[in-house]
Amino acid sequence: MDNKKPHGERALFECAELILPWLDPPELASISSTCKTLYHISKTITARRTSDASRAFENFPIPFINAVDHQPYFYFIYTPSQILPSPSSSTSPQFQRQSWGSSNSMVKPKLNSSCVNTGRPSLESVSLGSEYGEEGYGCDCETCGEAGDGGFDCPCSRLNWGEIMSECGPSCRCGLECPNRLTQREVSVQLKIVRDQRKGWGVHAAQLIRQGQFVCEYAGELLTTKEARRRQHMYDELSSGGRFSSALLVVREHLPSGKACLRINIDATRVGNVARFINHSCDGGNLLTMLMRSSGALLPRLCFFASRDIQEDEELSFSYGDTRLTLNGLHCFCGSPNCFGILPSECT
Ligand SMILES: C[S@@+](CC[C@H](N)C(=O)[O-])C[C@H]1O[C@@H](n2cnc3c(N)ncnc32)[C@H](O)[C@@H]1O
Repeated sequence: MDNKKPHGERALFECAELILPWLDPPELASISSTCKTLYHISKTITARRTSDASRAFENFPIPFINAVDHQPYFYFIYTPSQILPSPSSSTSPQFQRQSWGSSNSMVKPKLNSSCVNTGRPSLESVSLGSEYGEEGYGCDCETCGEAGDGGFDCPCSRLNWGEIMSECGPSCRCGLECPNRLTQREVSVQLKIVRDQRKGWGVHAAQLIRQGQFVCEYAGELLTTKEARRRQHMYDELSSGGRFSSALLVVREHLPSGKACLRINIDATRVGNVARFINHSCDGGNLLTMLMRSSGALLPRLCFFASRDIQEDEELSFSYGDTRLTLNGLHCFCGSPNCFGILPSECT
């Protein structure tokens, strides 16, 4: 900061550096037109937002790259893992704010649910982890062992059933370095979010990703089915006007009895992580989806792994399709040889 600036101007500058990162793009645009100082600070904030969609929540910055139009970044609230929406979320679309693009936004944020206006990225009104039943069962291993032919030498890994994998959880004795917590250490591959004329934003590899490597979780708000239906209806109406992309995913976990299934609704439209930008491919793309349950947790998380080696710059994709899907009429531009021409959409 420039100490030679007159006191009044310095105070305005300091105040603006604290407040402006909390504004959304329309608010930022309108305040930037009021004076030169605010114009320059807004420009810097926009540049910082463009350079890291993850707001330092992940291990590497995830930049927005746009060579097709003038959209610098897509505005949303970042959560590295799935969360419960605040009780007011269904009535107020402005329920959450998150500082994004402040001068110390390269500092890795601490996850908590308090709203501390430090200028660093943080989540407001967001409850994480243990608040949805993650306390309880956990292992007591000295070391959980390494993955081998027989899997981990840890009772948590023996909880794997069918399509669902199990990792150590919040009540286990081991820490984040435990080999049985592969999907809990943030996004560890380098990614970028690239604009496409027809598909909007999409996620591309910014390094070679090896087959089987963990890429990211699909993080967002965990909704009740009633709320998911309400939002899907609203999103369908908005999408029909064009220029709106929703990111509500419905996952069904089939229980061992085979007679029932658990429906998990993850909405990453307003609050999500980098996975909210992954586009659909009719041929299944290059990502494998796995349900991952942390020991003691009620609900599993949806995780993406590379289904084959993915070259640097290649777009990441998976199939949104499912036997229970209907067609919503949006054109598919996945470009695969067996493209159906229309995007699958959940019949909620
Ligand atoms: C989860 S979002 C993916 C990110 C989105 N492209 C964006 O710009 O925010 C899903 C939306 O992306 C677009 N999309 C995804 N895959 C597509 C494809 N293969 N062809 C055309 N549009 C696609 C559709 O608008 C869809 O509703």
